[in-house]
Amino acid sequence: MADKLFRAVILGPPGSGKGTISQRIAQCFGLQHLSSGDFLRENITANTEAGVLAKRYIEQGLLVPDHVITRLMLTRLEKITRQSWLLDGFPRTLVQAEALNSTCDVDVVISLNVPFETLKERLSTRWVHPSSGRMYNMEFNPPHIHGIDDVTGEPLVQHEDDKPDFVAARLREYKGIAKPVIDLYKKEGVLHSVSGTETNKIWPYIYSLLCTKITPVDPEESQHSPPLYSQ
Ligand SMILES: Nc1nc2c(ncn2[C@@H]2O[C@H](COP(=O)(O)OP(=O)(O)O)[C@@H](O)[C@H]2O)c(=O)[nH]1
Ligand SMILES: Nc1ncnc2c1ncn2[C@@H]1O[C@H](COP(=O)(O)OP(=O)(O)O)[C@@H](O)[C@H]1O
Repeated sequence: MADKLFRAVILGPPGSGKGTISQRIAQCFGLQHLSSGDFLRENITANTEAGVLAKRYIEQGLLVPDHVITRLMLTRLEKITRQSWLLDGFPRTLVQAEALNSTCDVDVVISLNVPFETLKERLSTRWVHPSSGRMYNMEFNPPHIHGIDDVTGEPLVQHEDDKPDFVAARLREYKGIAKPVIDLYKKEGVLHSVSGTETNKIWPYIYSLLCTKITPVDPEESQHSPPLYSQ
């Protein structure tokens, strides 16, 4: 079980906890966590051709075109063929999921279902450190000093599209686009849906599920005190 490369995807609407849960999975199971949002932000900061293009879409609250994000992500995956990984934020559309399928088999897909009201609340209290992508929530995982990134001491900002006016539209858009992706993975028999309003309650289920597929890096530690617990 431990020797086979393991490939996982986490799906869920914005604010459902993909990034938070991915960090826990990466830490507990030693998977490489690849976040499309972080990757796009790195490209934007580095002013790459893809980054310049992506910025125009992200600033308008739009999805980056399939061919741009697919090329970025698949190129990245080609460089880590000997590592187990977890994708967060990709694939987001059926076109992206089919492109991923054409390059590899995915072992497990975790789909997070979190009620709309909870998502709205979380996104409107989400703050981010722009250059690293580190996320904070003023109740769930607040920074040590209000408005300041714990690691760099730099100011935190709120994403334009996390502001209440944008949130409802983003969540509606997610539903329509994600359904065919979820259906595809369901048909392939790799989909595991998890519902709940709190990450710390969802986490033990995800941990147990993954333990049936891959050996944890440090089972004792992971089971009794999940990392990044902050409530
Ligand atoms: N109140 C609360 N906030 C949470 C919980 N889980 C995650 N968050 C916060 O909700 C926001 C969205 O989580 P994130 O992992 O960024 O979601 P993503 O958009 O799906 O990657 C962040 O500010 C998290 O810190 C939770 O169980 N309760
Ligand atoms: N797979 C993707 N396809 C298209 N656009 C993407 C993809 N991943 C990220 N993006 C773009 O980057 C933005 C930030 O992504 P992300 O950090 O995953 O935020 P969120 O989870 O809040 O949507 C998205 O709003 C979208 O514009």
